[in-house]
Amino acid sequence: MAMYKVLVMDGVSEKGLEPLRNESEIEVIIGNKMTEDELVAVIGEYDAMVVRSATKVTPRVFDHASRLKVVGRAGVGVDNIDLNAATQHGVLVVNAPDGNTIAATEHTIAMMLALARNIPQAVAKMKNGVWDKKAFLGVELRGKTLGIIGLGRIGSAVARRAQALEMDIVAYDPYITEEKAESMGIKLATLEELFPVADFITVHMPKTKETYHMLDERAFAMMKEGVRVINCARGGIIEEEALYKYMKEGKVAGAALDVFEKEPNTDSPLLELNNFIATPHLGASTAEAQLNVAVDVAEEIVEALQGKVVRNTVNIPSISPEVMVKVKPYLKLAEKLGKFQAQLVEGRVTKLEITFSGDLAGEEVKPITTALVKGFLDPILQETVNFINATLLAKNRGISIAQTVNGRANGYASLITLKVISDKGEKTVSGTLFRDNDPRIVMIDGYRIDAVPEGYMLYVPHIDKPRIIGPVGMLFGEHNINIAGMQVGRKEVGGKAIMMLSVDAPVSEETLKAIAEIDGVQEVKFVSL
Ligand SMILES: NC(=O)c1ccc[n+]([C@@H]2O[C@H](COP(=O)([O-])OP(=O)(O)OC[C@H]3O[C@@H](n4cnc5c(N)ncnc54)[C@H](O)[C@@H]3O)[C@@H](O)[C@H]2O)c1
Ligand SMILES: O=C(O)[C@H](O)COP(=O)(O)O
Repeated sequence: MAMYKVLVMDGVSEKGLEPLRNESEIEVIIGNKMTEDELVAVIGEYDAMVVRSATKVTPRVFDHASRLKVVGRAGVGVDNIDLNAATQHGVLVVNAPDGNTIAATEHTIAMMLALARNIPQAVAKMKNGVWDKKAFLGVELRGKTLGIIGLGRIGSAVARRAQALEMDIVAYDPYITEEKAESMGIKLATLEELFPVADFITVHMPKTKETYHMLDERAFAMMKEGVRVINCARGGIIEEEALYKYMKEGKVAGAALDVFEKEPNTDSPLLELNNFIATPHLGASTAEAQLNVAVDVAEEIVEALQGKVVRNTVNIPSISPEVMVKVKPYLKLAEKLGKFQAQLVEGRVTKLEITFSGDLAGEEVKPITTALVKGFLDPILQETVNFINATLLAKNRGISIAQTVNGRANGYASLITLKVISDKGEKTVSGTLFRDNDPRIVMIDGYRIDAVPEGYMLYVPHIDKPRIIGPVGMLFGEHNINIAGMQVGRKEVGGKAIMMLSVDAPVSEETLKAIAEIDGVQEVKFVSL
């Protein structure tokens, strides 16, 4: 009797599924193309799922995936999988980042050669019965400068091949070191240096907030006359409207896209242009690559379901399902605590001190720390913060992270405490789970409270005296904001106290200022969780 059901979508190589089929406790079900509603209707039956880029694994899908433990991406890009929702539901996401590198690299080189020699256009004419030798004067690659943006697995493999074609390489990648680039014989440049000198530009980064429309109007304006551009990475890195404009006016001599912002895509205006060539997201479509990625991801799913340490985890540091079951309920609490503190603290933050107490003291708490750091950085940074880059981003910003465990939990079954230290002081907030999965903030700077970390909240430290709570309530009434909950904590009568309010709508600067002016109120902070 199979214990686990695995849904395989998007035409993943059948031969590559052998590692799954070899396990008697695993049943493999091949799914046909489904709408989100259709997937939502069936996903509750499955323990694991394998996808390529076509199936969108949305927050709604995760909401209905009560048994799902792991999603495997047979390929690299995971932008079709909502990683936040996966993590919040404690679902591991794994990918197969190495298996299709060569396929995507060779496709890029093929696109560059096809662009240089007009091969697709010449083939199309011949098939239409025209022998047109004059129309297709090409250019050579030797001696030309190739601008590579993103020097990871594919970018660096493209560089090696372009060097063999005697091209000069100029590359931009803010996340690799000069030494690494030098070891490939490449000098790193800024985008402002790369755009004006490159004869060909190829992009090889993931699609992120930073890379979205990186090649926009401004970028094209900086490029060399007659530049040719290639995107075999992700649709959206090149702004298609800007590309169209610069191709139409002749500055861009040719473009090759394997990927589009909207896919599938057969009605892009770019397709009307003679010097534009395209393939329907074929970068990874070789027999070898498809077998490689399917085998990798199938093996990873077996590892995940059998509770082993898994390779290539995308959203959570490699962690066994047994540990996951224990830490999963705390991930949401930790993220909220981090987010809450980021909005309370003042000054330049230098350190996050995280203490795990009670039942958590004996557990593998690293994923919880990561969730907390991610939550803390989310409101502060423009860029995408995820479980992979959170700790690194903190380090890059000079924020050190200390993690300690402590058996005593102040009467709670378990407690997570985050002390944030900045150049203006420190603030300590603790949270716990009620009834195992109900997050609460239970302590702020030593004041006991009981607040649900959700929606819009106000933190109001004040002097414990009459005529504070009433005027605050009146003010909200006057501004037509409903108070959903209120908590007050104090240490001694007449001393300092804190008030936590939950409100149903965002609070304007004007209202916050009016609260701050109430006699006895020391500070007001609005927090959105
Ligand atoms: N067309 C296809 O079928 C196909 C096939 C495989 C991979 N891909 C895509 O190709 C891309 C690259 O894949 P990979 O395996 O080389 O990934 P990788 O993670 O090895 O490399 C990505 C590189 O991009 C760099 N980068 C990140 N943000 C950047 C930024 N803002 N500016 C410049 N560089 C930045 C990273 O530092 C890294 O070196 C991904 O988007 C992947 O999804 C497409
Ligand atoms: O990110 C990837 O691995 C490639 O874009 C391949 O996508 P595909 O598996 O849908 O062809």
